[in-house]
Amino acid sequence: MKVTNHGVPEDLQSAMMDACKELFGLPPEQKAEFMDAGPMDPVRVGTGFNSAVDGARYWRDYVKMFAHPELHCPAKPDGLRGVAAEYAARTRGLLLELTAAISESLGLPAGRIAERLDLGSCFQILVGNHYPPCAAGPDDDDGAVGLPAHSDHGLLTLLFQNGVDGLQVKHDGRWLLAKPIPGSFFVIAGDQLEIVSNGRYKGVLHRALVDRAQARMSCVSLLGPCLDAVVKPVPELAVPPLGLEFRGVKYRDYMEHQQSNKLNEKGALDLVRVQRHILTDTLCSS
Ligand SMILES: O=C(O)CCC(=O)C(=O)O
Ligand SMILES: [Fe+2]
Repeated sequence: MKVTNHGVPEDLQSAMMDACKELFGLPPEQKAEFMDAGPMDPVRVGTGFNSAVDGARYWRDYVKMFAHPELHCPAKPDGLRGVAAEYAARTRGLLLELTAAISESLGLPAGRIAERLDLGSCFQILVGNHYPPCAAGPDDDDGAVGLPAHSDHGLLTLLFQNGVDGLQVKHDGRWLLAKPIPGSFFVIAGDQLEIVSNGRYKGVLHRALVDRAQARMSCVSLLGPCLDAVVKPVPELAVPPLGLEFRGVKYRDYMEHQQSNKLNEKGALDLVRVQRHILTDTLCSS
């Protein structure tokens, strides 16, 4: 899904992307302190996804900054902190509004998901992605991939891109291009939304391809529950004969698990999915 007329100024979107671009262009020594960071460190600069587990397989530079409840940000480039603070605040407001609308779309009061996930003390991350051009493009057998198929670990993600194609979304078994539209955001449902909605919303499988000739960039603002919240389906969405599709999980543990392992499509959700067929098989064979 995409949102337009969302109230986040286009200038602010561009300023955020420009600040990330400047950061990627800094000499390595100015980013070194963030380059050994682990998945739960508040600022992380790196290449690929998680080079500790997947080497340098993916053609991507990234910066990840925890932005709420407290903004963590590299000191350089100079303008980054101010832009990131405003961008985080504006996109967080929009993400919370979207969450209320999603809650209503499920037949729940607007504030139900926020209340269930303690979004009064929500967690937010900003991510800047840069995919340099790569001559071995997506049509080659061993062509470079920017980021492989995955769903996001949070509740909802807002994403915008520079004008270069590359984001794809899996729909009905096919990869569809999510064309960059100036000023708009793509809204991507994440794994916590799948859990809290008891599977009514699905964490969207997406990936990023690289371009042969042009650098691609994207900026992500991800909203999650409070890190200490235990995320479980809203009971109203699991009334009999529906069962619970997921068991509860602390968001911090889920995020750490997803971020510390190889990206494996939606594999992380299996950690918390109720495996009904196993129960049935066991009952039938006993
Ligand atoms: O660059 C893109 O379009 C996708 C980025 C993404 O999926 C992510 O950062 O989680
Ligand atoms: Fe993603």
